[in-house]
Amino acid sequence: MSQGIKRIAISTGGGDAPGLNAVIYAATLAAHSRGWDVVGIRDGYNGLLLGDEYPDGGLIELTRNRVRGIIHQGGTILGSTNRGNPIAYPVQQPDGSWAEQDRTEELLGRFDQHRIDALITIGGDGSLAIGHHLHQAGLRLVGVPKTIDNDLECTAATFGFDSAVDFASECIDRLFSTATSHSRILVVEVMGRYAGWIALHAGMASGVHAILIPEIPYRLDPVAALINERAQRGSTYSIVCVAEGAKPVGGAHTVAGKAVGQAERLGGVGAKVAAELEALTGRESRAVVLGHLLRGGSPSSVDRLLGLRFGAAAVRALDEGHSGVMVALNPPTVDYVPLAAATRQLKVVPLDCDAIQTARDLGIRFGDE
Ligand SMILES: Nc1ncnc2c1ncn2[C@@H]1O[C@H](COP(=O)(O)OP(=O)(O)OP(=O)(O)O)[C@@H](O)[C@H]1O
Ligand SMILES: O=P(O)(O)OC[C@H]1O[C@](O)(CO)[C@@H](O)[C@@H]1O
Ligand SMILES: [Mg+2]
Repeated sequence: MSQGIKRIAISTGGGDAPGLNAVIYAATLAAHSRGWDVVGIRDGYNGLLLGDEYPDGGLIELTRNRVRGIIHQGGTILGSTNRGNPIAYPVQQPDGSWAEQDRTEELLGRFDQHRIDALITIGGDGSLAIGHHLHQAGLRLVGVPKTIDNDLECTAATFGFDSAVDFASECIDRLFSTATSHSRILVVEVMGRYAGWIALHAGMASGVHAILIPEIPYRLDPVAALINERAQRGSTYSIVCVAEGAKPVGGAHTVAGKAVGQAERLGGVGAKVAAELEALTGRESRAVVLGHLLRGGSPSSVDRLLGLRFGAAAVRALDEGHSGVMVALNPPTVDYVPLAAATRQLKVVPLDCDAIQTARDLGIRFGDE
């Protein structure tokens, strides 16, 4: 069964995540073993839409030599983008303003022009929603779930999350020693968009005292009360882990910026929380933003293995005639789910989950007490 496939393309979209190169490696080798050629599209779909702008061409032939030794490398050898979504492409108007334009037909034409029979699109909710749209418009395609945010439905895990949590925990461990030495409150802001997975897991793993996540709008009085109680007991430092999407009761998440054709950028809530806790407790506070450090660097072995399994499964899915599906971890196996289901809504932290209950049992505050 090769479904008439001779040549496939791979694209990586959205924010990079540790493990992307493992997917590219496995998908390339699994495709070669079926006699298929593989090309990588540079920077999302830009290599196809803006091919002339690349001195070496917008497509990269993915030979065995090209993918050798990349499993452990961070980032993506293809490049990625979270700007210029092809179905809402920003185009400047004669009056200088920006409007969004649908470039689907043009993009599909480029796939034909380059004799690409099918696409493996590796991305988060945004890239996979684009993938779903392209599939509906006629492109043969399989999605692979990637994101450090862990906010994709229908899969037990996305690669990138484990590496991000690991590194965030390591950073928070370091903050403990400086917070203790200076008797300070340290507020650490982590990525995650509208879901609190990274803050919850990294915060718990490193034993912080309060965790603020978008799923539980916060008030700071109970957090300040805990900090004061701790100080009375002789623990004159406290660590608070804040998800970038956290919001106060009755308020909104903190937006760092929004431009046409781009998702809004979150950031800044950590500094606000630190200032308010300083005012409420009279104790010196500092805010640290871990930001893109969580996306960089080498993938954990968990993410490498997940990436390899997803990459090979995506090729098997195409070989078996599937299209419009996402490969998904369904322990102990990897299976396929419709892209429509996977992109219907974000996977946020369920309030009754075991991790939240455990954190509450440990005395960690969420700001809703
Ligand atoms: N190939 C692409 N070309 C242009 N924009 C893209 C592409 N893929 C995704 N985007 C845009 O990037 C944003 C995020 O994409 P996605 O949800 O797939 O990634 P993510 O892993 O959640 O990372 P992030 O949150 O960094 O942006 C979305 O707004 C999406 O429209
Ligand atoms: O690379 P950018 O545009 O700053 O995107 C940041 C966003 O991407 C992510 O790192 C991954 O989705 C989010 O956690 C974060 O909000
Ligand atoms: Mg996303």
